[in-house]
Amino acid sequence: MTAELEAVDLGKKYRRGWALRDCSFELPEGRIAALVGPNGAGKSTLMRLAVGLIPPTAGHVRVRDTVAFLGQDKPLYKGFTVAEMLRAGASMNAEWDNDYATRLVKEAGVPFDARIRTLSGGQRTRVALAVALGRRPKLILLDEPLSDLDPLARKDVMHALLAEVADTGMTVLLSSHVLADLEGVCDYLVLLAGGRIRLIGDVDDLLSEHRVLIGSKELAVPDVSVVDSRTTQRQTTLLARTTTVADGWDLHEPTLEELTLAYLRSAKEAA
Ligand SMILES: Nc1ncnc2c1ncn2[C@@H]1O[C@H](COP(=O)(O)OP(=O)(O)OP(=O)(O)O)[C@@H](O)[C@H]1O
Repeated sequence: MTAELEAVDLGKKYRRGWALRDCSFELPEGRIAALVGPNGAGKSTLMRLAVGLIPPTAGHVRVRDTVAFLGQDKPLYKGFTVAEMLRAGASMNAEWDNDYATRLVKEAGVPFDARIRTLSGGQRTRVALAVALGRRPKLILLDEPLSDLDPLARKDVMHALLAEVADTGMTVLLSSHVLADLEGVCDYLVLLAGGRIRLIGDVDDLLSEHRVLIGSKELAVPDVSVVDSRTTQRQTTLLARTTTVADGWDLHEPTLEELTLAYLRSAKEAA
């Protein structure tokens, strides 16, 4: 496996304490990885460390090739037109594929003579994405880029991104609080909570290694590795790292959302 991004014992300490701690992982090339975690988990810190915007307090992080970063506050000049923004992208980046960036804007249906400040949130995201991708990065880190978009615009941007990944083999690390955005899109999962990695791996492998077990609340909890347990008046729902059938329990493979929520809940309870 070739790693596009590698973190070794990576840590970042701010005045209030550690934002990220003992973080070691590799992001395999060509993956679309979801970076999930509650507010303050350390997601932005991890991305900012990876692109060198902030220095680590401990360990190191290395990206193998060219990397682009797109955060919530899109790096666009509001007084520029879209065409001027693309020219600015060209002048700021030695490696710039103008035909490609222009095509991405055209596909988004954004007029080249429109000023950035007059664009909708979705159009701005598409222009920011075109500027970020115009550098032809091998890795792109997207820190909640869809957070100000309506559901349709989110789908549009996600599809545009997926098409680029399919065409170019680019690696993506995408953080989002909207788990539905990630389902069916991401094939790798990095789950952070309290500044530490709680779960990481290939999504299909992780899903197939876990089961949701639903049974009467009178049933004894089976002897499996339970990640999260919830009981209502009538029934108990467990998410466990197991594939074993347990007597009296209905079981199914979790969705990415069920898996993620269970790990987030268990990290919250352990905190
Ligand atoms: N510049 C800073 N100075 C001091 N503390 C910071 C700074 N940036 C982040 N932190 C703290 O580090 C921790 C991790 O923050 P970070 O922004 O990385 O989390 P996040 O997972 O991206 O959160 P969110 O989902 O809310 O965007 C938080 O406790 C935050 O308050």
